[in-house]
Amino acid sequence: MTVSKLLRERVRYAPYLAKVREAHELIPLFKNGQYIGWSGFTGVGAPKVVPEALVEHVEKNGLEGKLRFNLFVGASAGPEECRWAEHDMILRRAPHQVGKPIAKAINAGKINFFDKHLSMFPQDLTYGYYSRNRTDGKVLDYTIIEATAIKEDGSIVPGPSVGGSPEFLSVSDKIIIEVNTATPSFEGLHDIDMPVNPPYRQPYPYAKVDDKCGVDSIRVDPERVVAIVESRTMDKVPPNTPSDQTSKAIANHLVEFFRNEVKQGRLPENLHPLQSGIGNIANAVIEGLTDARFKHLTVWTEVLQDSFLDLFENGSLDYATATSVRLTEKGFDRLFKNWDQFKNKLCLRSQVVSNSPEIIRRLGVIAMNTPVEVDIYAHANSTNVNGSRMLNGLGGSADFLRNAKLSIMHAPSARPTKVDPTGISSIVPMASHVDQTEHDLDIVVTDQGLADLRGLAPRERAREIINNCAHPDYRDLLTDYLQMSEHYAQKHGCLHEPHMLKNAHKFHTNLIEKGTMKVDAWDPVE
Ligand SMILES: CC(=O)SCCNC(=O)CCNC(=O)[C@H](O)C(C)(C)COP(=O)(O)OP(=O)(O)OC[C@H]1O[C@@H](n2cnc3c(N)ncnc32)[C@H](O)[C@@H]1OP(=O)(O)O
Repeated sequence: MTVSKLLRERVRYAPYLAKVREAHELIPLFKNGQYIGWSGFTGVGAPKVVPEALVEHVEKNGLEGKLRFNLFVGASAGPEECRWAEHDMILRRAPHQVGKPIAKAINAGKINFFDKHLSMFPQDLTYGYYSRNRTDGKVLDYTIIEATAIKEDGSIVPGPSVGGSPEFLSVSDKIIIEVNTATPSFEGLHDIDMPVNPPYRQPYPYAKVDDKCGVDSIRVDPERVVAIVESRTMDKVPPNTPSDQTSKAIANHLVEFFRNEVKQGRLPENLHPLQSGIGNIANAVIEGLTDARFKHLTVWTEVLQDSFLDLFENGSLDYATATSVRLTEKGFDRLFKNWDQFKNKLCLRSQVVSNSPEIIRRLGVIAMNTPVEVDIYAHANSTNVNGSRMLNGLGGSADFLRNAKLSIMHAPSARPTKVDPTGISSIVPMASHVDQTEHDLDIVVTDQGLADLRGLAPRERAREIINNCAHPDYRDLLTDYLQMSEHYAQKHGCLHEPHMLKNAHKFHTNLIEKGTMKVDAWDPVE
């Protein structure tokens, strides 16, 4: 088949040019029940053409529910995995996804989704944990990876994310490379540590955010590459919702807190490397830091969003490293227009390194993530609404929050429901699901204020959280719950972390029944 000029320029390993195929030619390779790895992390860098060709094949031949795959992606893949979910093409999925169709299929019981720390997921896959029921000894049948260039030795230069690709490729029977010629080449932006399993694994030697000792492309055995496909589809990340009064208030509380930590000598003037989660609040907090004009900030995180570009441009940020640059179209435009400026200040690593507990602890990272809810004793739920409806997954939140020097969770104090503008309180008596424990979190912050939990006993923590973070509509209710629990626990000799189990989830049951967490009264306890 003819190979386009653009593709020829990007593929510098000549033997691959004989393997160039159209996506539809690859359809016969795919069989029901196979184990497939995709590149991609937080909606960027995932393969697009082959997954879409498979969707068209399923649509045309009425194969919904008959051609299903065990699909593994470093984190969310974006619209491509939603299309697979809509066509009932996913049997099993891990470890983090984003999008209404895929969440809907998980919650309808159609997809067996399991959630795992992002730092651990790729290595556990290479250990064969997730393919232990296979009888042919394989881990992955195929990895489909998006590249922005192929080097002379056949190694793969990824695009805006590295994620779990190095590990997936190391255990993949066959490899399909989608070379994206619409996206500029990201060559030079990556520092990749190739996987080595115990007992031969060595420490990752990074002591500063800009240290590098990996390779700039992913080595593969060219014999296992069965096809090269040209992709001309760019990543499409939806625009961020602009920051509002709530997210601005959260950012202001945090900036004030950081300034005081500097004053007290617990943080240096340029803080410590920052990690920031995904979503609008995380984006707004970084915007808040831009306005605060700290100097010589650094970032050690998993995802960079648009707001980090402002931080670079106003001179606050010296260097940022992550496993993914999840930028909107405008953000990518800014990145490519100022490529020479950014390329020396930016580095993409694999997710086992960006999320490595060892490095996060060594660097003293400041971790900031958004929960679904936090309870009065500082257990937080990041994943399951009302204890059972999966949202996106744990992601890297616990990798960072367990190991950071400062572990911060930020949330609006209340969220609206159809019947009540403050129907959901982010502060609840007992979290309906726990991802981050009381032993992990240092700071909880909402638009109402900031609770500093360091060194506090559970009952002290509860008062700090209720008084500083709860929405005024819920403060009395939560205080009442705490006091009644203490009264009950005193009688029963269990005053360390008092609860009334009978009422512990009444906020949640009330929400399900009446659309608001505002309970009329607590049930009496003896
Ligand atoms: C890839 C990475 O890992 S990045 C590193 C950090 N990763 C993480 O922290 C992963 C886990 N966290 C997340 O997925 C997000 O931060 C979230 C979902 C917890 C919060 O993000 P937000 O942008 O604030 O979420 P948002 O307000 O849109 O809420 C999402 C949904 O949950 C619902 N929801 C959120 N909190 C609650 C609650 N306490 N009770 C009931 N419903 C709730 C919302 O109503 C919304 O429902 P919908 O999907 O039907 O519209």
